[in-house]
Amino acid sequence: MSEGATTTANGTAKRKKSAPRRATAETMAKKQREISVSEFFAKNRHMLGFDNPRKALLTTIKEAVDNSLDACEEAGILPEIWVHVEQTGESRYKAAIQDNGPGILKKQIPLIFGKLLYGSKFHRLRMSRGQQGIGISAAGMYAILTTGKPIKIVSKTGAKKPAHYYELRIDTKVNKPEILNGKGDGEDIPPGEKGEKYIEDHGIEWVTHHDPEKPDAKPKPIVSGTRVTLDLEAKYQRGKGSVDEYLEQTAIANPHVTLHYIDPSGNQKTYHRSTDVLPPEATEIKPHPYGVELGRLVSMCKETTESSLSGFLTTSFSRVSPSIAKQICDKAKLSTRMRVKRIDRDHAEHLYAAIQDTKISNPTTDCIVPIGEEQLLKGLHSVVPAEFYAAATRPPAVYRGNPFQIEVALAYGGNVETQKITKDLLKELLYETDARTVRQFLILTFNGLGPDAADKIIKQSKVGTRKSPNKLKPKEIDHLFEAMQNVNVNEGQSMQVYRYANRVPLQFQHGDCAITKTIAQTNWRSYGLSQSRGNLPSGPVTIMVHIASVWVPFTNQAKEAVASYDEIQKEMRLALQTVGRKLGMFLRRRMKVKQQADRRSIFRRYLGEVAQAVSDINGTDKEDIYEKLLEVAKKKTAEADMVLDESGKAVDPSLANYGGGVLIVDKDDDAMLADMLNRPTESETSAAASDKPKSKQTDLFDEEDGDED
Ligand SMILES: Nc1ncnc2c1ncn2[C@@H]1O[C@H](COP(=O)(O)OP(=O)(O)OP(=O)(O)O)[C@@H](O)[C@H]1O
Repeated sequence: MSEGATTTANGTAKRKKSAPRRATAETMAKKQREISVSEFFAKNRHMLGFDNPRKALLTTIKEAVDNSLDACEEAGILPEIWVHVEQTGESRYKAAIQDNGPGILKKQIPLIFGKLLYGSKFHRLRMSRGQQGIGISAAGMYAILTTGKPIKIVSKTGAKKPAHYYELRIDTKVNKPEILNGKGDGEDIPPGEKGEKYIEDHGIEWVTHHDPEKPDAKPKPIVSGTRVTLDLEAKYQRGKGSVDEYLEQTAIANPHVTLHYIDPSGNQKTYHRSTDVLPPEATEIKPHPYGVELGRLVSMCKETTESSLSGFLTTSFSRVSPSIAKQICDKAKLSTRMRVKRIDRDHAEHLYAAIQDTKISNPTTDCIVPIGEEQLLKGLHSVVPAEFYAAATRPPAVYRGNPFQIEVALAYGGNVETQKITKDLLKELLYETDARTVRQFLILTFNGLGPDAADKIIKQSKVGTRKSPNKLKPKEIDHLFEAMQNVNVNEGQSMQVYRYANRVPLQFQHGDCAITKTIAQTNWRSYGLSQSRGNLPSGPVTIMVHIASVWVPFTNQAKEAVASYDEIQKEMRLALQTVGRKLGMFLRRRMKVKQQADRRSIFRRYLGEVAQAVSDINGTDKEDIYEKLLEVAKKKTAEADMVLDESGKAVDPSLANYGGGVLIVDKDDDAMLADMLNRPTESETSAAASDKPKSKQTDLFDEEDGDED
């Protein structure tokens, strides 16, 4: 009950005459006003991926790199991107991203970088990384809010054209750009050498030349592109969810990009493109009638320039021919010639129901461009060292009228991340981490390392579980490093999941994402992996799932997780099952090869004795018997000789056929085969040798070596 009120006998509240009302409609009206979109997102920055300084750095770079890739692909240019992250203060960083894309027109620059919800991709149905028109301006707004420094942009649209240089800030009250340099007009930089001098004199950052592809080649000048530089409050930290991880994963899914990266310690890394072929251009489509909701249908009727209903239906939607339009109109009991402007809510409702009731073919699918099985295998192989790779690209499907396509690639085997790092890097990671305990550090830093594996490492290293990672003594770091190299964590390792949407890696909100959920719901036990119900399977497996669509249904504006539409999850499940079956086949074969090799080594061990005994009983030639018995043993254990070619097929195709989309890699040239064939140990070999009739010993060894290789 509010202050200034009393209670009557029947319990109802009665206001005291003297007490003033706390608020009236009039006083409230004085405070009611429009909220600008930038004010809203400045308060709700977490919705856009700026919830903490570490994520803010990643989101900023991600937004700029995604834009660069989109712009280059749209312009048909093979992308080359430069990313430079510099530490400028204890919690301040400068992030610069430059591309060799088409550049941006002068008058567009302030709007693109200084106004939220301004872009070229929102109103079209075409596969691209960006879709909402908020990404880079939100990064700029975050930067200005946290450091007060303007966003700097250089953009150039051609060799002979001037470049434009802007220093901007966003006026969040009105969601408008404010230009700070060139007396509010930006600066024009002339082309050629004059421009290069201007850039140098004014301290403007701009990479002027491509890196030479060959050591003695002359570097070529960059004729067009865009560079954006932002000063922001941030935290740089390697490991899961880091800038480094994002760039590496971007390189996997975009084999046509060359990416130069300088990290805050000055380390330079270049991911060179592995193909000179750009992905095919995705075409733009009109909305499919099944995907349009009633409210949208009403506004489309208002916006159209067509006069007849039939004309509106055929020009506004994909897959609606005049005859389909007639069927829809007939079912809605409306004339095909009815004027669209006369369509009211009732008409629209009938029209909407008629659309759902009419058979309309699925949208065309040339609007989506999958990565493709071959590129997926190449990409994963280049970054994840493993023994077995499988990939599957599903045919396109449709959710809410939007075409989409699912792809999955899987890598099995290889070293875990804990074994891939150097001691110096471990020291740096321990120093950088926020984790409170070593256990937490291990789980948070190394992808796929589960709590069980972390416990095993800690146990072996004898570093206490509650020890703070920043406080480890040099000796303890040595022990931890040693344990990380030696402990077999394959079993305690959980599947490492790489999620992608339109070739962009998704790094946060794993649990909320349809990709993670579908993987956990898939029964991996039937493919030879261990898995507890509803969890990700364990083992040395990396899986990559890609959804390509004209409109990816993200769960939030930060584009971190894919929403769980039934149609999408079904396609994911089918793709996961395809690679799962191939993995199952590989693991079963491997097991069989191993079993047969075990049997053969047992046979070998006793063949000499058996041959001798038979010869003693019936007087036949013991060498002859040994030869024959060996022949039989080899036949019976033929699978131990199975050799797989690099596409994963058995050299004798009757033994294994994975049906394509598979890559099998020899570990250290032939160490994997040695593993698979379970080459007899030295003691087994010498035991077998001593059992053989002496005169045949050398020949037999030669022959066996030949067999096993
Ligand atoms: N490096 C660039 N080169 C050319 N055009 C660019 C570049 N960066 C941005 N743009 C243009 O600016 C627009 C706005 O970019 P922004 O990142 O704000 O949104 P978006 O990419 O359209 O969508 P999203 O918010 O989903 O990222 C883009 O649609 C594109 O037209």
